Amino acid sequence: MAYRVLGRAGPPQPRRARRLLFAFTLSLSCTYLCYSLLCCCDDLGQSRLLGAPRCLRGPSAGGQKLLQKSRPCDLPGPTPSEPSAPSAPAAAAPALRLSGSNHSGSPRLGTKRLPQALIVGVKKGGTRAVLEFIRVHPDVRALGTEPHFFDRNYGRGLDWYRCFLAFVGPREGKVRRGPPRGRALRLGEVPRAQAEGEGIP
Ligand SMILES: Nc1ncnc2c1ncn2[C@@H]1O[C@H](COP(=O)(O)OS(=O)(=O)O)[C@@H](OP(=O)(O)O)[C@H]1O
Repeated sequence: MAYRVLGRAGPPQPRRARRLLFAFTLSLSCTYLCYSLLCCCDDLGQSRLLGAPRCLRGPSAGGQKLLQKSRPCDLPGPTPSEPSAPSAPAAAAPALRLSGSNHSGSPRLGTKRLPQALIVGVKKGGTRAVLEFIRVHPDVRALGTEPHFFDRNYGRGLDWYRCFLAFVGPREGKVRRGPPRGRALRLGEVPRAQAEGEGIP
């Protein structure tokens, strides 16, 4: 009797465990399938159909270190191993004047425009909070990560930078959060350039 009771209690446990394992594997597979389909659709919608280079998105590309090492687009230009940018203030004005002449993507779905606003602030100055407040607005498109374009990746050019930016419609602006352009601000070069109509955002 005792054997029968034990015998009946024993075998169902592995079976139940197998069922649970099977259900878990199945749900994991379904989740992965949905995720893959969604990502695929997103890529098709934003890059391939538009003929734009495929971009690595900041956080999903493995964080900022990877972001700085990787080339976000398949574009001609310096590779990550090449020496880094010339100093931003010296080269900023001529490069930024190109902003209107090099749009990629389809006007129907929006274009990748350079930022219309930059949030500048010292480290721990609360720039993330400012960004989060501003991006609540439905017409604002903002990067979630910092591309460090002006201080570390300037030599990679505007196309590299633009690749990280979202497609925006004609009415939408977008805000990028990044480190302060400390040297430029200390020397007063940015206000002077703006006053002289250099077009620095
Ligand atoms: N409104 C307001 N008042 C006071 N303090 C504030 C405010 N908003 C953000 N914070 C604090 O700012 C810190 C984050 O700053 P940043 O977003 O510039 O961070 S970072 O430098 O890019 O890492 C971060 O500080 P720590 O928590 O000490 O890291 C935030 O708590």
